[in-house]
Amino acid sequence: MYGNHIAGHWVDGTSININVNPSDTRDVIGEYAIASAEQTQDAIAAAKAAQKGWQSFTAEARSDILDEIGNTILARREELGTLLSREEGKTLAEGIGEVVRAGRVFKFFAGEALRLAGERLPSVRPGVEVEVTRHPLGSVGIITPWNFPIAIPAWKIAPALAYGNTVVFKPAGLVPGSAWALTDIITSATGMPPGVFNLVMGQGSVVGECLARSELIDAITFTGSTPVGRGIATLCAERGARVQLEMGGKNPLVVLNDADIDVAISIAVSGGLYSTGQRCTASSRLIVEQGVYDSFVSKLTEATAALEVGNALDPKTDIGPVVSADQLEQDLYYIKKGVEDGGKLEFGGEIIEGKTPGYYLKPAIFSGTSNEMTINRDEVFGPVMSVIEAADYEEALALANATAFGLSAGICTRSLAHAADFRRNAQAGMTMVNLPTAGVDYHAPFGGMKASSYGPREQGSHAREFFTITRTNYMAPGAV
Ligand SMILES: NC(=O)C1=CN([C@@H]2O[C@H](COP(=O)(O)OP(=O)(O)OC[C@H]3O[C@@H](n4cnc5c(N)ncnc54)[C@H](OP(=O)(O)O)[C@@H]3O)[C@@H](O)[C@H]2O)C=CC1
Ligand SMILES: O=C(O)CCC(=O)C(=O)O
Repeated sequence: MYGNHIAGHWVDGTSININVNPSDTRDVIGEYAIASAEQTQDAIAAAKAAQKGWQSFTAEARSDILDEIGNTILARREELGTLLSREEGKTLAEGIGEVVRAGRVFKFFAGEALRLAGERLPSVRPGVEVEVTRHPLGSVGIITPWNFPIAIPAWKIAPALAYGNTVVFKPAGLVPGSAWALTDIITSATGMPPGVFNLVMGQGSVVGECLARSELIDAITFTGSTPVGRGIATLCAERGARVQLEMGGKNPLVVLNDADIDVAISIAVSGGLYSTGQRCTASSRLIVEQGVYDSFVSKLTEATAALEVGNALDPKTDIGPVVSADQLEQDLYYIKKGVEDGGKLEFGGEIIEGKTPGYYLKPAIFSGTSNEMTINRDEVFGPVMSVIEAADYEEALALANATAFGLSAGICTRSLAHAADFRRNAQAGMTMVNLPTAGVDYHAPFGGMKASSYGPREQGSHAREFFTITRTNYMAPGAV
Protein backbone atom coordinates (compact mmCIF):
# COMPACT_ATOMS: atom_id res chain seq x y z
CA MET A 1 0.00 0.00 0.00
CA TYR A 2 1.17 3.56 -0.76
CA GLY A 3 0.96 5.37 2.58
CA ASN A 4 0.41 8.88 3.79
CA HIS A 5 3.36 10.97 4.88
CA ILE A 6 3.01 12.35 8.39
CA ALA A 7 5.73 13.91 10.55
CA GLY A 8 8.48 12.50 8.34
CA HIS A 9 7.14 8.91 8.15
CA TRP A 10 5.14 6.88 5.68
CA VAL A 11 2.00 5.78 7.50
CA ASP A 12 -0.64 3.22 6.47
CA GLY A 13 -4.23 4.40 6.35
CA THR A 14 -7.29 2.95 7.99
CA SER A 15 -8.68 1.75 4.65
CA ILE A 16 -7.64 1.50 1.00
CA ASN A 17 -8.36 3.49 -2.16
CA ILE A 18 -7.89 1.41 -5.32
CA ASN A 19 -6.61 3.65 -8.10
CA VAL A 20 -7.89 2.56 -11.52
CA ASN A 21 -6.90 3.68 -15.03
CA PRO A 22 -9.87 5.39 -16.78
CA SER A 23 -8.43 4.35 -20.18
CA ASP A 24 -8.44 0.68 -19.12
CA THR A 25 -10.47 -0.16 -16.06
CA ARG A 26 -8.72 -3.55 -15.80
CA ASP A 27 -5.47 -1.74 -15.00
CA VAL A 28 -5.04 -1.13 -11.26
CA ILE A 29 -2.38 1.53 -10.68
CA GLY A 30 -2.05 0.84 -6.98
CA GLU A 31 -3.61 0.74 -3.54
CA TYR A 32 -3.40 4.03 -1.65
CA ALA A 33 -3.98 4.77 2.01
CA ILE A 34 -7.15 6.46 3.19
CA ALA A 35 -6.47 8.47 6.33
CA SER A 36 -8.76 8.82 9.32
CA ALA A 37 -9.63 12.11 11.03
CA GLU A 38 -7.14 11.22 13.81
CA GLN A 39 -4.32 10.76 11.29
CA THR A 40 -5.24 14.09 9.73
CA GLN A 41 -4.93 15.71 13.17
CA ASP A 42 -1.48 14.08 13.53
CA ALA A 43 -0.41 15.62 10.21
CA ILE A 44 -1.75 19.02 11.25
CA ALA A 45 0.12 18.84 14.57
CA ALA A 46 3.33 17.84 12.73
CA ALA A 47 3.02 20.79 10.35
CA LYS A 48 2.44 23.16 13.25
CA ALA A 49 5.42 21.80 15.20
CA ALA A 50 7.75 22.13 12.19
CA GLN A 51 6.74 25.64 11.18
CA LYS A 52 9.02 27.79 13.35
CA GLY A 53 12.07 25.74 12.34
CA TRP A 54 11.22 25.97 8.63
CA GLN A 55 10.63 29.69 8.87
CA SER A 56 14.08 30.12 10.38
CA PHE A 57 15.79 28.45 7.39
CA THR A 58 17.54 31.04 5.25
CA ALA A 59 15.75 31.96 2.05
CA GLU A 60 18.68 30.43 0.19
CA ALA A 61 18.28 27.09 1.99
CA ARG A 62 14.56 26.96 1.14
CA SER A 63 15.35 28.03 -2.41
CA ASP A 64 17.89 25.20 -2.82
CA ILE A 65 15.36 22.62 -1.63
CA LEU A 66 12.69 23.87 -4.05
CA ASP A 67 15.20 23.95 -6.89
CA GLU A 68 16.19 20.35 -6.22
CA ILE A 69 12.51 19.32 -6.19
CA GLY A 70 11.98 21.09 -9.52
CA ASN A 71 15.03 19.43 -11.06
CA THR A 72 13.94 15.97 -9.90
CA ILE A 73 10.45 16.45 -11.32
CA LEU A 74 11.88 17.60 -14.66
CA ALA A 75 14.35 14.71 -14.81
CA ARG A 76 11.51 12.22 -14.20
CA ARG A 77 9.05 13.86 -16.64
CA GLU A 78 8.43 10.73 -18.77
CA GLU A 79 7.79 8.42 -15.82
CA LEU A 80 5.63 10.93 -13.90
CA GLY A 81 3.79 11.98 -17.07
CA THR A 82 2.97 8.35 -17.82
CA LEU A 83 1.66 7.83 -14.28
CA LEU A 84 -0.43 11.00 -14.55
CA SER A 85 -1.95 10.03 -17.90
CA ARG A 86 -2.60 6.54 -16.62
CA GLU A 87 -4.55 7.71 -13.58
CA GLU A 88 -6.27 10.87 -14.91
CA GLY A 89 -6.73 10.06 -18.60
CA LYS A 90 -5.23 13.11 -20.30
CA THR A 91 -3.00 12.18 -23.24
CA LEU A 92 0.63 11.29 -22.65
CA ALA A 93 1.81 14.52 -24.31
CA GLU A 94 -0.51 16.49 -22.01
CA GLY A 95 0.61 14.45 -18.99
CA ILE A 96 4.29 15.06 -19.66
CA GLY A 97 3.56 18.72 -20.39
CA GLU A 98 1.84 19.03 -17.03
CA VAL A 99 4.78 17.44 -15.22
CA VAL A 100 7.18 19.87 -16.90
CA ARG A 101 4.92 22.73 -15.81
CA ALA A 102 5.05 21.45 -12.21
CA GLY A 103 8.86 21.22 -12.31
CA ARG A 104 9.13 24.75 -13.67
CA VAL A 105 6.76 26.03 -10.97
CA PHE A 106 9.08 24.70 -8.24
CA LYS A 107 12.08 26.29 -9.93
CA PHE A 108 10.23 29.60 -10.33
CA PHE A 109 9.39 29.68 -6.60
CA ALA A 110 12.97 28.70 -5.74
CA GLY A 111 13.81 32.10 -7.22
CA GLU A 112 10.87 33.82 -5.54
CA ALA A 113 12.03 32.64 -2.10
CA LEU A 114 15.09 34.87 -2.61
CA ARG A 115 13.13 37.78 -4.05
CA LEU A 116 10.58 38.24 -1.26
CA ALA A 117 10.94 41.93 -0.54
CA GLY A 118 9.32 44.38 1.85
CA GLU A 119 8.80 48.12 1.48
CA ARG A 120 10.10 51.22 3.14
CA LEU A 121 7.76 54.21 3.31
CA PRO A 122 8.40 57.81 4.25
CA SER A 123 6.62 58.54 7.52
CA VAL A 124 4.29 61.49 8.00
CA ARG A 125 6.13 62.09 11.30
CA PRO A 126 9.67 63.46 11.54
CA GLY A 127 12.33 61.04 12.73
CA VAL A 128 10.09 57.97 12.19
CA GLU A 129 10.83 55.07 9.85
CA VAL A 130 8.10 52.84 8.42
CA GLU A 131 8.96 49.43 7.06
CA VAL A 132 6.55 46.82 5.69
CA THR A 133 7.83 43.26 6.00
CA ARG A 134 6.37 39.93 4.81
CA HIS A 135 6.14 36.82 6.99
CA PRO A 136 4.85 33.25 6.62
CA LEU A 137 1.21 32.61 7.48
CA GLY A 138 2.00 29.43 9.43
CA SER A 139 0.59 26.04 8.44
CA VAL A 140 -1.40 25.81 5.21
CA GLY A 141 -3.99 23.19 4.19
CA ILE A 142 -3.91 22.43 0.46
CA ILE A 143 -6.95 20.74 -1.12
CA THR A 144 -6.71 19.93 -4.82
CA PRO A 145 -8.87 18.46 -7.61
CA TRP A 146 -8.23 15.54 -9.97
CA ASN A 147 -7.96 17.38 -13.29
CA PHE A 148 -4.38 18.67 -12.83
CA PRO A 149 -2.94 16.04 -10.44
CA ILE A 150 0.57 17.51 -10.29
CA ALA A 151 0.47 21.10 -11.63
CA ILE A 152 -2.22 22.42 -9.27
CA PRO A 153 -0.57 20.86 -6.17
CA ALA A 154 2.78 22.28 -7.39
CA TRP A 155 1.51 25.84 -7.79
CA LYS A 156 0.06 25.76 -4.27
CA ILE A 157 2.80 23.79 -2.48
CA ALA A 158 5.81 25.61 -3.99
CA PRO A 159 4.85 29.15 -2.88
CA ALA A 160 3.64 27.86 0.50
CA LEU A 161 7.06 26.33 1.18
CA ALA A 162 9.08 29.09 -0.48
CA TYR A 163 7.67 31.70 1.89
CA GLY A 164 8.27 29.64 5.04
CA ASN A 165 4.92 27.91 5.60
CA THR A 166 4.45 24.25 6.40
CA VAL A 167 1.90 22.15 4.51
CA VAL A 168 -0.75 19.50 4.92
CA PHE A 169 -1.69 18.33 1.42
CA LYS A 170 -4.98 16.57 0.66
CA PRO A 171 -5.18 15.50 -3.01
CA ALA A 172 -8.32 14.33 -4.84
CA GLY A 173 -9.28 10.71 -4.29
CA LEU A 174 -9.20 9.95 -8.03
CA VAL A 175 -5.50 10.79 -8.46
CA PRO A 176 -3.48 9.61 -5.44
CA GLY A 177 -0.59 8.29 -7.57
CA SER A 178 0.75 11.66 -8.71
CA ALA A 179 0.26 13.09 -5.20
CA TRP A 180 2.22 10.21 -3.66
CA ALA A 181 5.06 10.53 -6.20
CA LEU A 182 5.24 14.29 -5.66
CA THR A 183 5.34 13.76 -1.89
CA ASP A 184 8.14 11.23 -2.26
CA ILE A 185 10.17 13.80 -4.22
CA ILE A 186 9.47 16.67 -1.82
CA THR A 187 10.16 14.75 1.38
CA SER A 188 13.33 13.15 -0.06
CA ALA A 189 14.88 16.50 -1.03
CA THR A 190 18.24 17.14 0.62
CA GLY A 191 17.77 18.97 3.90
CA MET A 192 13.96 18.87 4.00
CA PRO A 193 13.03 18.57 7.70
CA PRO A 194 10.30 16.12 8.82
CA GLY A 195 6.84 17.60 9.32
CA VAL A 196 7.33 20.52 6.94
CA PHE A 197 5.38 18.70 4.26
CA ASN A 198 2.65 16.15 5.05
CA LEU A 199 0.44 14.13 2.72
CA VAL A 200 -2.99 13.00 3.90
CA MET A 201 -4.95 11.10 1.28
CA GLY A 202 -8.57 10.44 2.17
CA GLN A 203 -12.13 11.58 1.73
CA GLY A 204 -12.92 15.24 1.23
CA SER A 205 -15.70 15.07 3.81
CA VAL A 206 -13.26 13.69 6.42
CA VAL A 207 -9.71 14.89 5.70
CA GLY A 208 -10.70 18.06 3.84
CA GLU A 209 -13.21 19.13 6.47
CA CYS A 210 -10.74 18.39 9.26
CA LEU A 211 -8.28 20.80 7.65
CA ALA A 212 -10.92 23.48 7.13
CA ARG A 213 -12.08 23.21 10.76
CA SER A 214 -8.70 22.94 12.49
CA GLU A 215 -7.62 25.92 14.57
CA LEU A 216 -4.00 24.89 13.84
CA ILE A 217 -4.39 25.44 10.10
CA ASP A 218 -3.85 29.12 9.38
CA ALA A 219 -5.03 29.12 5.77
CA ILE A 220 -6.66 26.88 3.18
CA THR A 221 -6.04 27.02 -0.55
CA PHE A 222 -8.57 25.02 -2.58
CA THR A 223 -9.33 24.22 -6.22
CA GLY A 224 -12.46 22.29 -7.16
CA SER A 225 -16.20 22.72 -7.41
CA THR A 226 -18.08 25.86 -6.36
CA PRO A 227 -20.31 24.23 -3.69
CA VAL A 228 -17.37 22.54 -1.92
CA GLY A 229 -15.27 25.70 -2.17
CA ARG A 230 -18.00 27.83 -0.65
CA GLY A 231 -18.47 25.33 2.19
CA ILE A 232 -14.76 25.52 2.97
CA ALA A 233 -14.87 29.32 2.86
CA THR A 234 -17.71 29.34 5.39
CA LEU A 235 -15.78 27.10 7.78
CA CYS A 236 -12.66 29.24 7.41
CA ALA A 237 -14.57 32.50 7.88
CA GLU A 238 -16.13 31.19 11.09
CA ARG A 239 -12.72 30.78 12.65
CA GLY A 240 -10.98 33.69 10.91
CA ALA A 241 -8.63 31.62 8.72
CA ARG A 242 -7.42 32.90 5.38
CA VAL A 243 -8.92 31.17 2.32
CA GLN A 244 -8.20 31.08 -1.40
CA LEU A 245 -10.63 29.36 -3.79
CA GLU A 246 -10.31 28.52 -7.47
CA MET A 247 -13.56 27.07 -8.76
CA GLY A 248 -15.49 26.61 -11.94
CA GLY A 249 -15.76 28.40 -15.23
CA LYS A 250 -18.21 28.76 -18.11
CA ASN A 251 -15.68 30.38 -20.34
CA PRO A 252 -16.77 32.17 -23.52
CA LEU A 253 -14.82 32.23 -26.77
CA VAL A 254 -16.14 35.01 -29.03
CA VAL A 255 -15.54 34.60 -32.77
CA LEU A 256 -16.12 37.71 -34.87
CA ASN A 257 -16.77 37.96 -38.62
CA ASP A 258 -13.26 39.26 -39.24
CA ALA A 259 -11.49 36.36 -37.48
CA ASP A 260 -9.30 33.90 -39.32
CA ILE A 261 -11.81 31.05 -39.13
CA ASP A 262 -9.27 28.23 -39.37
CA VAL A 263 -7.29 29.75 -36.50
CA ALA A 264 -10.53 30.20 -34.53
CA ILE A 265 -11.46 26.54 -35.05
CA SER A 266 -8.11 25.32 -33.82
CA ILE A 267 -8.34 27.66 -30.81
CA ALA A 268 -11.87 26.41 -30.01
CA VAL A 269 -10.89 22.74 -30.28
CA SER A 270 -7.76 23.18 -28.20
CA GLY A 271 -9.49 25.29 -25.53
CA GLY A 272 -12.70 23.30 -25.36
CA LEU A 273 -11.83 19.68 -26.02
CA TYR A 274 -8.19 19.02 -25.17
CA SER A 275 -7.64 17.46 -21.76
CA THR A 276 -11.12 15.99 -22.49
CA GLY A 277 -12.60 19.42 -21.71
CA GLN A 278 -11.85 18.82 -18.04
CA ARG A 279 -10.38 22.23 -17.31
CA CYS A 280 -11.88 25.09 -15.37
CA THR A 281 -10.57 27.31 -18.18
CA ALA A 282 -12.21 25.25 -20.97
CA SER A 283 -14.07 27.18 -23.68
CA SER A 284 -17.55 25.77 -23.27
CA ARG A 285 -19.55 28.64 -24.83
CA LEU A 286 -18.59 29.56 -28.40
CA ILE A 287 -20.26 32.87 -29.19
CA VAL A 288 -20.09 33.39 -32.94
CA GLU A 289 -21.05 36.47 -34.97
CA GLN A 290 -23.78 35.73 -37.50
CA GLY A 291 -21.72 36.36 -40.66
CA VAL A 292 -19.46 33.37 -39.94
CA TYR A 293 -21.86 31.29 -37.85
CA ASP A 294 -22.75 28.63 -40.45
CA SER A 295 -19.21 28.11 -41.71
CA PHE A 296 -17.89 28.04 -38.12
CA VAL A 297 -20.38 25.34 -37.09
CA SER A 298 -19.63 23.15 -40.09
CA LYS A 299 -15.84 23.52 -39.80
CA LEU A 300 -15.97 22.90 -36.05
CA THR A 301 -17.97 19.72 -36.58
CA GLU A 302 -15.49 18.56 -39.20
CA ALA A 303 -12.49 19.30 -36.94
CA THR A 304 -14.10 17.50 -33.99
CA ALA A 305 -14.93 14.47 -36.12
CA ALA A 306 -11.25 14.23 -37.08
CA LEU A 307 -10.12 13.87 -33.46
CA GLU A 308 -8.98 10.48 -32.27
CA VAL A 309 -10.60 9.51 -28.96
CA GLY A 310 -8.84 6.67 -27.18
CA ASN A 311 -6.43 5.32 -24.60
CA ALA A 312 -4.44 8.19 -23.08
CA LEU A 313 -1.17 6.30 -23.51
CA ASP A 314 -1.67 5.64 -27.22
CA PRO A 315 0.41 8.22 -29.14
CA LYS A 316 -2.35 8.52 -31.79
CA THR A 317 -4.90 9.73 -29.21
CA ASP A 318 -6.02 13.38 -29.28
CA ILE A 319 -8.69 13.10 -26.58
CA GLY A 320 -8.36 10.68 -23.68
CA PRO A 321 -11.21 9.20 -21.64
CA VAL A 322 -13.39 11.02 -19.13
CA VAL A 323 -11.83 10.67 -15.67
CA SER A 324 -14.45 8.46 -14.00
CA ALA A 325 -17.84 6.78 -14.28
CA ASP A 326 -19.40 9.58 -12.18
CA GLN A 327 -17.98 12.32 -14.39
CA LEU A 328 -19.14 10.43 -17.51
CA GLU A 329 -22.63 10.27 -16.03
CA GLN A 330 -22.52 14.03 -15.37
CA ASP A 331 -21.42 14.72 -18.97
CA LEU A 332 -24.18 12.49 -20.40
CA TYR A 333 -26.77 14.17 -18.18
CA TYR A 334 -25.86 17.59 -19.59
CA ILE A 335 -25.77 16.33 -23.19
CA LYS A 336 -29.28 14.89 -22.77
CA LYS A 337 -30.44 18.14 -21.15
CA GLY A 338 -28.94 20.13 -24.05
CA VAL A 339 -31.04 18.14 -26.53
CA GLU A 340 -34.17 18.36 -24.37
CA ASP A 341 -33.76 22.13 -24.10
CA GLY A 342 -33.70 22.47 -27.89
CA GLY A 343 -29.98 22.55 -28.76
CA LYS A 344 -29.02 20.81 -32.02
CA LEU A 345 -26.47 18.08 -31.35
CA GLU A 346 -24.30 18.50 -34.45
CA PHE A 347 -21.81 15.82 -33.48
CA GLY A 348 -20.91 13.21 -30.84
CA GLY A 349 -22.21 13.05 -27.32
CA GLU A 350 -22.32 9.27 -27.13
CA ILE A 351 -20.25 6.65 -25.33
CA ILE A 352 -17.84 4.87 -27.63
CA GLU A 353 -15.96 1.59 -27.37
CA GLY A 354 -12.21 1.93 -27.08
CA LYS A 355 -9.58 -0.72 -27.80
CA THR A 356 -9.48 -1.05 -24.00
CA PRO A 357 -12.43 -0.79 -21.58
CA GLY A 358 -12.62 2.84 -20.43
CA TYR A 359 -14.84 5.92 -20.09
CA TYR A 360 -14.75 7.07 -23.71
CA LEU A 361 -17.07 9.83 -24.85
CA LYS A 362 -17.26 11.21 -28.37
CA PRO A 363 -16.86 15.01 -27.99
CA ALA A 364 -20.20 16.77 -28.31
CA ILE A 365 -20.87 19.90 -30.38
CA PHE A 366 -24.17 21.72 -29.98
CA SER A 367 -25.39 24.50 -32.28
CA GLY A 368 -28.48 26.70 -32.06
CA THR A 369 -28.19 27.09 -28.31
CA SER A 370 -29.22 30.07 -26.23
CA ASN A 371 -27.23 31.41 -23.31
CA GLU A 372 -30.13 30.60 -20.96
CA MET A 373 -29.94 26.82 -21.55
CA THR A 374 -28.58 24.70 -18.69
CA ILE A 375 -25.60 23.54 -20.81
CA ASN A 376 -24.61 27.20 -21.14
CA ARG A 377 -25.10 27.99 -17.45
CA ASP A 378 -23.65 25.03 -15.54
CA GLU A 379 -20.06 23.85 -15.71
CA VAL A 380 -20.21 20.47 -17.51
CA PHE A 381 -16.50 19.70 -17.14
CA GLY A 382 -16.32 17.39 -20.13
CA PRO A 383 -15.76 17.41 -23.92
CA VAL A 384 -18.91 19.39 -24.65
CA MET A 385 -19.08 22.75 -26.47
CA SER A 386 -22.07 24.74 -27.55
CA VAL A 387 -22.33 27.45 -30.17
CA ILE A 388 -24.42 30.57 -29.58
CA GLU A 389 -25.14 33.03 -32.41
CA ALA A 390 -24.63 36.77 -31.82
CA ALA A 391 -25.81 39.62 -34.05
CA ASP A 392 -22.68 41.72 -33.55
CA TYR A 393 -19.72 42.37 -31.24
CA GLU A 394 -21.83 44.22 -28.65
CA GLU A 395 -24.26 41.31 -28.31
CA ALA A 396 -21.37 38.83 -28.21
CA LEU A 397 -19.74 40.71 -25.33
CA ALA A 398 -23.04 40.92 -23.43
CA LEU A 399 -23.55 37.15 -23.85
CA ALA A 400 -19.96 36.44 -22.82
CA ASN A 401 -20.55 38.33 -19.57
CA ALA A 402 -24.02 36.87 -18.88
CA THR A 403 -22.80 34.05 -16.63
CA ALA A 404 -22.26 33.44 -12.93
CA PHE A 405 -18.60 32.66 -13.63
CA GLY A 406 -15.67 34.84 -14.71
CA LEU A 407 -12.46 32.87 -15.05
CA SER A 408 -11.18 33.12 -18.64
CA ALA A 409 -12.66 34.80 -21.74
CA GLY A 410 -11.35 34.75 -25.30
CA ILE A 411 -11.94 36.53 -28.58
CA CYS A 412 -10.88 35.72 -32.13
CA THR A 413 -10.71 38.86 -34.24
CA ARG A 414 -8.40 40.92 -36.43
CA SER A 415 -9.88 44.16 -35.07
CA LEU A 416 -7.60 45.93 -32.64
CA ALA A 417 -10.56 48.05 -31.47
CA HIS A 418 -12.67 45.00 -30.58
CA ALA A 419 -9.74 43.16 -29.02
CA ALA A 420 -8.92 46.17 -26.85
CA ASP A 421 -12.55 46.72 -25.89
CA PHE A 422 -12.90 43.01 -24.99
CA ARG A 423 -9.82 43.15 -22.76
CA ARG A 424 -11.33 46.12 -20.94
CA ASN A 425 -14.91 44.88 -20.63
CA ALA A 426 -14.93 41.08 -20.48
CA GLN A 427 -15.81 40.09 -16.91
CA ALA A 428 -13.02 37.57 -16.44
CA GLY A 429 -9.79 37.28 -14.51
CA MET A 430 -7.95 36.26 -17.69
CA THR A 431 -8.58 37.43 -21.26
CA MET A 432 -7.19 35.84 -24.40
CA VAL A 433 -6.99 37.46 -27.84
CA ASN A 434 -6.56 34.91 -30.66
CA LEU A 435 -5.56 32.30 -28.07
CA PRO A 436 -7.42 29.45 -26.34
CA THR A 437 -9.13 30.25 -23.03
CA ALA A 438 -7.26 27.29 -21.47
CA GLY A 439 -3.53 26.76 -21.08
CA VAL A 440 -1.81 29.52 -19.15
CA ASP A 441 1.75 30.49 -18.27
CA TYR A 442 3.11 29.26 -14.94
CA HIS A 443 4.66 32.56 -13.87
CA ALA A 444 1.66 34.88 -14.35
CA PRO A 445 -1.23 35.45 -11.93
CA PHE A 446 -4.12 33.00 -12.32
CA GLY A 447 -7.69 33.47 -11.14
CA GLY A 448 -11.10 34.83 -11.94
CA MET A 449 -14.02 37.03 -11.00
CA LYS A 450 -17.54 36.31 -9.75
CA ALA A 451 -18.21 32.63 -8.77
CA SER A 452 -14.91 31.42 -10.26
CA SER A 453 -12.52 32.60 -7.56
CA TYR A 454 -12.30 33.98 -4.08
CA GLY A 455 -9.29 35.53 -2.43
CA PRO A 456 -5.95 36.64 -3.85
CA ARG A 457 -4.57 35.30 -7.13
CA GLU A 458 -2.52 32.13 -7.45
CA GLN A 459 0.79 31.73 -9.32
CA GLY A 460 3.60 34.05 -10.25
CA SER A 461 4.93 36.55 -7.76
CA HIS A 462 1.30 37.49 -6.93
CA ALA A 463 1.10 34.22 -4.95
CA ARG A 464 2.87 35.98 -2.09
CA GLU A 465 -0.32 37.96 -1.36
CA PHE A 466 -1.97 34.80 -0.11
CA PHE A 467 1.00 32.91 1.31
CA THR A 468 2.52 35.75 3.35
CA ILE A 469 1.21 38.18 5.91
CA THR A 470 2.48 41.75 6.01
CA ARG A 471 3.59 43.51 9.16
CA THR A 472 4.02 47.29 9.36
CA ASN A 473 6.94 48.27 11.57
CA TYR A 474 7.38 51.81 12.94
CA MET A 475 10.61 52.91 14.57
CA ALA A 476 12.05 56.16 15.90
CA PRO A 477 15.78 55.38 15.52
CA GLY A 478 16.80 58.60 17.26
CA ALA A 479 15.32 57.31 20.52
CA VAL A 480 17.10 53.93 20.40
N1 LIG B 1 -12.31 24.35 -11.18
C1 LIG B 1 -11.70 23.22 -11.27
O1 LIG B 1 -10.53 23.18 -11.56
C2 LIG B 1 -12.42 21.98 -10.96
C3 LIG B 1 -13.79 21.92 -10.98
N2 LIG B 1 -14.42 20.77 -10.71
C4 LIG B 1 -15.90 20.73 -10.79
O2 LIG B 1 -16.39 20.00 -9.72
C5 LIG B 1 -17.15 18.88 -10.18
C6 LIG B 1 -17.00 17.74 -9.22
O3 LIG B 1 -15.64 17.33 -9.14
P1 LIG B 1 -15.05 16.89 -7.77
O4 LIG B 1 -13.73 16.30 -7.92
O5 LIG B 1 -16.06 16.04 -7.08
O6 LIG B 1 -14.85 18.31 -7.06
P2 LIG B 1 -14.84 18.61 -5.52
O7 LIG B 1 -14.98 20.05 -5.34
O8 LIG B 1 -15.78 17.70 -4.83
O9 LIG B 1 -13.36 18.12 -5.10
C7 LIG B 1 -12.21 18.95 -5.06
C8 LIG B 1 -11.38 18.59 -3.83
O10 LIG B 1 -12.12 18.90 -2.64
C9 LIG B 1 -12.22 17.75 -1.81
N3 LIG B 1 -13.47 17.78 -1.06
C10 LIG B 1 -14.66 17.24 -1.39
N4 LIG B 1 -15.57 17.51 -0.42
C11 LIG B 1 -14.94 18.24 0.53
C12 LIG B 1 -15.35 18.81 1.76
N5 LIG B 1 -16.60 18.71 2.21
N6 LIG B 1 -14.44 19.50 2.49
C13 LIG B 1 -13.17 19.64 2.04
N7 LIG B 1 -12.73 19.10 0.89
C14 LIG B 1 -13.60 18.41 0.12
C15 LIG B 1 -12.13 16.60 -2.80
O11 LIG B 1 -11.79 15.40 -2.16
P3 LIG B 1 -12.24 13.98 -2.79
O12 LIG B 1 -11.65 13.89 -4.13
O13 LIG B 1 -11.63 13.01 -1.86
O14 LIG B 1 -13.73 14.00 -2.80
C16 LIG B 1 -11.05 17.10 -3.72
O15 LIG B 1 -9.78 16.94 -3.13
C17 LIG B 1 -16.62 18.63 -11.58
O16 LIG B 1 -17.50 17.93 -12.36
C18 LIG B 1 -16.38 20.04 -12.03
O17 LIG B 1 -17.58 20.61 -12.46
C19 LIG B 1 -13.71 19.65 -10.38
C20 LIG B 1 -12.35 19.64 -10.37
C21 LIG B 1 -11.61 20.82 -10.68
O1 LIG C 1 -5.85 26.08 -18.32
C1 LIG C 1 -4.92 25.95 -17.53
O2 LIG C 1 -3.73 26.04 -17.89
C2 LIG C 1 -5.18 25.69 -16.08
C3 LIG C 1 -6.53 25.09 -15.85
C4 LIG C 1 -6.81 24.82 -14.43
O3 LIG C 1 -6.16 25.30 -13.54
C5 LIG C 1 -7.94 23.95 -14.07
O4 LIG C 1 -8.63 23.45 -14.95
O5 LIG C 1 -8.15 23.72 -12.86
